[in-house]
Amino acid sequence: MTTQMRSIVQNMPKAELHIHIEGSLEPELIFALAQRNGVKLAYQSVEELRAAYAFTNLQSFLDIYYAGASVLLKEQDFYDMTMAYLQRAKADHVRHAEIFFDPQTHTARGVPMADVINGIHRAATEGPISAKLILCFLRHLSEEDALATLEAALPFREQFIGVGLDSSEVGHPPEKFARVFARARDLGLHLVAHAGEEGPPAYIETAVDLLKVERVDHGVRCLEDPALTRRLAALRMPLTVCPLSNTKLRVFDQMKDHNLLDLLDAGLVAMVNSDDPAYFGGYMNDNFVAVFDALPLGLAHAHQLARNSFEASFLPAQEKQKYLDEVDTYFSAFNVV
Ligand SMILES: Nc1ncnc2[nH]cnc12
Ligand SMILES: [Zn+2]
Repeated sequence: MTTQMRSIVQNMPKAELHIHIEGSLEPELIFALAQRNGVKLAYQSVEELRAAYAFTNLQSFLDIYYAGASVLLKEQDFYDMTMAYLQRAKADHVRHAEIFFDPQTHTARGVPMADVINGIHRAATEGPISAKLILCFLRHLSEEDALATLEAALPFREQFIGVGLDSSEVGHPPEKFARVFARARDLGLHLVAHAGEEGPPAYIETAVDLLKVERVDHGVRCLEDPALTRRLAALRMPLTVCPLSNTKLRVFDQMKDHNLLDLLDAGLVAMVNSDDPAYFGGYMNDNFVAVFDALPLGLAHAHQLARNSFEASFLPAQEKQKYLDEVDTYFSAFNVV
């Protein structure tokens, strides 16, 4: 990528729609919170912890990600983690973020739901960019646990805009969560789910048809099913793609093998996100630089990716249009609208 393209993608206005807030917890903050809360870690130093970030698949990452999250105990811990992410995202010209959080990871350790949601939400309200919250259910746990989690979160209904589905994908298909998604839908919540990251295209189909999701998180394996790909394009179903995550978790061996360009060429509403930036080697702009360096992506693709990120957001129509106009104005300086 030329230095000019690099600067264009770094400085362009963008939205982040796939960020697990617990995945933004940097090793330095993990150690600081462990000390503040008297939590004993299995690693002696920041360097030793970072050295353990050598993943072979999704599960090998999740094991260490849940261990890292064990230092989060107090409302202030959730606030500090979220504020650090929002400040970092602002530096990458992220205008708006829709942030996943995993309450079951914390309530199972005895942390009150109120502290989890209030801490993250307080930072989202006070932070330097626009931010909304999406409560995710852990799919390796039961649907009953997810239903109980949703009920426990209802006193805080106004503090999150949607629900999602994450954690170990294979063996935990979307249909396992049909009832809790129906309940969330009745409550007027937005619906998203991880599907087609490691799981097959059939999981994308059931996420759309049975869970009635409005976005698919990852979804990169859809290209294995051409009929499904055509359908997702016709539906303008967004795919929240995470390039560095996909290479770190071996969904693709190398960035040059990533299918982001093929997804865009198929007419899909794909965009770039960071997933778990503290674990996968970078935030938004690191993802843009990595994928633009490896694939023949140009100015028109950058423009499309920025537009897609706002189009796929759950912002109210007027705000969405304001950001889309900002993107178009930004790119008009380079003669591509
Ligand atoms: N990439 C990912 N896939 C599934 N669950 C996750 N939780 C955090 N990151 C995840
Ligand atoms: Zn994810």
